[in-house]
Amino acid sequence: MTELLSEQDVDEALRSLPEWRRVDDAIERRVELTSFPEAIETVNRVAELAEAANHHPDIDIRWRTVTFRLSTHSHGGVTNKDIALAGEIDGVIPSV
Ligand SMILES: C[C@H](O)[C@H](O)[C@H]1CNC2=NC(N)=NC(=O)C2=N1
Repeated sequence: MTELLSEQDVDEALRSLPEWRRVDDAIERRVELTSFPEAIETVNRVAELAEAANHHPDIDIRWRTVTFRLSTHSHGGVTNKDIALAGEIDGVIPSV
């Protein structure tokens, strides 16, 4: 059963996701890539993960800067689905 997480729960979960931060009713990670093509490749990798999870981030792409924003739309806030996908996204971000 997917449950809405409290702000405290989110902050606790983010201790293991140091690249992410709570923003309003979502969690966000901003990534600086080395080029626009690399940004698009990264977004495509995330798209595969999202599709497999049936859970999709909002994605903002500005040249080499990509922001992933996760919340569970059906719950109006952050759930463990967002926390889990954030961890998967970390796994496909190129290390600088
Ligand atoms: C029917 C389908 O399972 C839902 O629309 C999924 C699709 N992807 C989703 N992604 C996100 N971020 N939140 C959702 O509530 C959600 N729901």
